[in-house]
Order: sequence, then C-alpha cells, then structure tokens
Amino acid sequence: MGSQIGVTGLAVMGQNLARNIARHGFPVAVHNRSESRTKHLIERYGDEGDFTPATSLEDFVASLDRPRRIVIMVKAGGPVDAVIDELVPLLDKGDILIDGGNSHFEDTRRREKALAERGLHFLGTGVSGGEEGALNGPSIMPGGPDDAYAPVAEILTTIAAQVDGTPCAAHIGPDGAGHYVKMAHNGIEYADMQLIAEAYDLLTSAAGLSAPEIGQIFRQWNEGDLESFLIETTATVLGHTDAATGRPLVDVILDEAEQKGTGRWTAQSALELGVPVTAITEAVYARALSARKDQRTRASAILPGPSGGSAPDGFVDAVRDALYASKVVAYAQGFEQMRAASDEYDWNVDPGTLATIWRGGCIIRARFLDRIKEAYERSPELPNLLLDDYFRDAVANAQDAWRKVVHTAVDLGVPTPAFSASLAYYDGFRRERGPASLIQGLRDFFGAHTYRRVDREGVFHTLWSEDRREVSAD
Ligand SMILES: NC(=O)C1=CN([C@@H]2O[C@H](COP(=O)(O)OP(=O)(O)OC[C@H]3O[C@@H](n4cnc5c(N)ncnc54)[C@H](OP(=O)(O)O)[C@@H]3O)[C@@H](O)[C@H]2O)C=CC1
Ligand SMILES: O=C(CO)[C@H](O)[C@H](O)COP(=O)(O)O
Repeated sequence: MGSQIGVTGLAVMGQNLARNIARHGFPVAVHNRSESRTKHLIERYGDEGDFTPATSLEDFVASLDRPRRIVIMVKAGGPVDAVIDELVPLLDKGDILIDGGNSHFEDTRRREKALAERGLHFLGTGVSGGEEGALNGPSIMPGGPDDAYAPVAEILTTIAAQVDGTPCAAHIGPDGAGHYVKMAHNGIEYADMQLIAEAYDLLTSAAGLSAPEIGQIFRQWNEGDLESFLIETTATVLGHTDAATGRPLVDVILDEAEQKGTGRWTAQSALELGVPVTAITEAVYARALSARKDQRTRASAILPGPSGGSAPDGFVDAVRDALYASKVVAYAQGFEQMRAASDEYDWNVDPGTLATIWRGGCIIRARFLDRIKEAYERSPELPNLLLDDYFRDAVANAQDAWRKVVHTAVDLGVPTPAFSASLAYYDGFRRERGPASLIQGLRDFFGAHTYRRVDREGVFHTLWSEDRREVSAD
C-alpha cells in the first residue's frame, strides 16, 4: 500500500499541512523542489506519522495510491504552472491535483479546464490559518468538480479546524469558487487589519496611550463582541517588547505595509462586478500610501495639519463601538461581493457555509462569524448583512460613537480611511434617495447619456443645447 495523499512544496504551509495530515493517521508522501526542505521535515518531524519522502516527482507520484491525490503548496503564479507541467506526464486519468496556495481564481479556472481536457481533476483550494493553522487545523475552501472533491473530502474535513463538532472545510463550488472565496477572505482580512490599525492610531495619536496600554484595551475588547483571532493577536503584538531596545516592538517596526496581492485582487474583482467594497479597497490603498515612506517623510515636514485638540470623554469605548460597526460594514461588503461573483460565474456558493467554515482555523475567525451564520440561517437569500435584524441593531446602537470617532479623527487630522469609508457606505446605503440624480443630469447634459424618471417608465433626454425640451429616448 502506498501513501493516501502527497504534498509537494514544503515551505511553512506545505510542511505543516503534511504534518497535520500525518498526525491524523493518513500516510503522506512529501516532496520539495529543493531536497533540503524534505530532509528537514523528515529529520525533525518524521516520527509524527507515516511519511514517504521523495527526491524526485517521479518517485513521489509512484509512491501514491490511486487515484493519486496531490496537494501543490508552492508559491502562487508561475511556480504552480511549472509544477503542474512537470506532474501531468506522470499522472493517469482520474488523478486529483489540489492547489492549496493563494492562486488567482482566473488561473484556477484556466488550469481546471485544461486539466479536465486531459481527464485530470483539479481542486483550487483556499487554505487559511497561516503556519499555525496549517499544522493544527486550517479553514479549507476547495473548489472544483464534485467528482474531484469526493475522494479527498475525508482527509480535508479531518485535518481542518473543528468548531462545535463541525469541520471548517466544505466544498465551495465548481472551478474557481474555492480560490475566489479565499481571495475575498483575504480582502476582508485586509479591511479587518486596517480597521484595527486605525483604532490603534486613534488611541495613540488622539488619546495619547502607549502601545502596552492599547494592548491591554484590545485584550479587554477580546472578551466582548469583537472577540477574534486578529484582536487577540493585536493585544499580543502591542504588548511585546523589543529585546534590542526595550521599546514596544510595534514602535520599532518600519511603518510600510507589504502585500502579496490577494487584497488588491479582491478590490479589482469588486470593481469588475460593480460591488462597492469600500472598506477593503481603502485598506489596499492605505497599504499603498504606507509604502510611500520617502514622500510621506517629505510631506510631514511641509504639510500642516490641525493645531492641537484632544480626544473627547469616553473615547476608548467609542473607538471600540466604531470598530465593531465598521467591521460589520466590511464583512457585509465582502459577503455581497462573494454572492455577486457566485451569480456571475454560476457557482452557487452558499454564504452560510462560508460563515460556518470561517468560524475556526482562518485568520478572520471570530465570534462575529457565528452571528453571520445565524443571519444566513434566518434568511438564506439575504442580499446584505446590514438588512439583518441583528446587524441592523448592532450598527444602529454604535452609530453615535462611530460618528463621534470619525468626527474626532477629522478634527485632529488622524487618517481613518476605513472607518470613514464604512460610515459613508452606511449613510449611502440607508438613503432611499441620493444625489445620483444630479450625476445622471450632468451625464445627459454633456453626453446625451439619457436618464430615467421617478414618476414614469421610459428613458429620456433633455435637448440641452436646443430648446431644453424633454424627449423620449426609448
Ligand atoms: N504563508 C502563509 O501564511 C500562507 C500562505 N498561503 C499560500 O500557500 C502557498 C505556499 O506558501 P508558503 O508555504 O508561505 O511558501 P512560499 O509562498 O514562500 O513558496 C515557497 C515554496 O514554493 C516552492 N517553489 C517556488 N517556486 C517553485 C517552482 N518554480 N517549482 C517548484 N517549487 C517552487 C519552493 O520550493 P523551494 O524550497 O525549492 O524554493 C517552496 O517550497 C502560497 O501560495 C501562499 O500564498 C496561504 C495561506 C497562508
Ligand atoms: O493567505 C493568508 C492568510 O489567510 C496570508 O497570510 C496572506 O498571504 C497574507 O497576505 P498579505 O501578505 O498580502 O498581507
């Protein structure tokens, strides 16, 4: 008997996934382009389970039971194609390739189609949880044909995080669905982290608190509605002291946020779909602005801000409430985007399933996800989370604090792009009538783009450069 599954690509994610699989009793073959990683895994962790190391892809494939199940855990982009190209000649019809990296969903759609033509199955599979999650139970989002998922379902659901006895792994839908929702998960992760960073900035710049003091505040917040992996991690990072300087570590980390692309892809796809995901997009822009360190340094010397001012009473609690309300908006936007993509690509993705499998294992895991799951149980076709009673009340209860925080930020010159964009979205969303009528009027004036009326059916144009009569443009 051979190995039930193989993992190729043994950097942090692949190594830990392979260990997770082995620890659950599944014999696993392991391979990496550079042999040193395979050696390291076997030397260090070989006694954790039934590993079969291979130095060549030929030996790796030969060591697998049929249908062969192969997890590819390499750098996203060209390396995935390179590995697939090397593997394909070694495989037989019905074998299953599982790309567990952060691949772009359009690449996944292309790969799935090309491999299907050769009789091979391809599962574009989002895996979240970082290094620790991969080892102890990630959230797993496979996308691809039912036939491909069935033979790997047992392994994936077993190694995933478990919440209330439910695995944080589920078949998301066909072709690119799994990688799409992983991308959107990361987009929400960007928004979540940006909101946390803005809260930290407000408590530093407006309230004058130190990093360890703010860490304590986050620790308290983690006992309430905000309880989540990212809030808990924020408390830990803010409380950590740099050994070299004795200062809070966060004060000596360079303030330039890097990005690998999934947040940007989420915003790009949202633009294509016409879904307003303002919190996610502002988070991507905020990282881009942070990376312009040289320009910011020059600007800081010459561009004035407001002089003086301080945070009002009750500011810390207000920031907590504003953070929660903004987070609701960010998730509402992300979930609406996933629904729109599912409709566009005919994936039939169930948002309730996503809320269920993101309750554990992944980076955005949070108490909050239970509330989202319940909202979709109440109303599976819910178009926007803000229309659910629980979230409506949560945001309504927070709105005074939310406005106070954004107002204070503007007064004091503290940038809060995600807090502000979320509040503006909320105010735009709750308006039955907005100012887009004027935009339509302007478009009709300069480009004869026509408009519709509120009082009768049809399409109209005003003869602006003639006698300004309205004519039908149907
Ligand atoms: N790190 C994280 O927290 C998370 C990462 N991911 C995703 O999981 C995937 C793996 O991530 P991670 O473990 O961080 O590793 P990296 O993204 O750093 O990729 C390194 C791995 O890719 C292999 N590789 C690179 N180019 C090639 C190639 N041309 N042919 C064969 N192998 C190649 C490397 O092999 P070699 O050792 O020979 O260089 C190594 O095993 C990525 O898509 C990542 O985005 C998903 C969730 C979380
Ligand atoms: O997928 C992940 C977690 O779910 C990775 O941690 C992600 O790559 C982080 O993205 P970025 O480097 O762009 O911040």
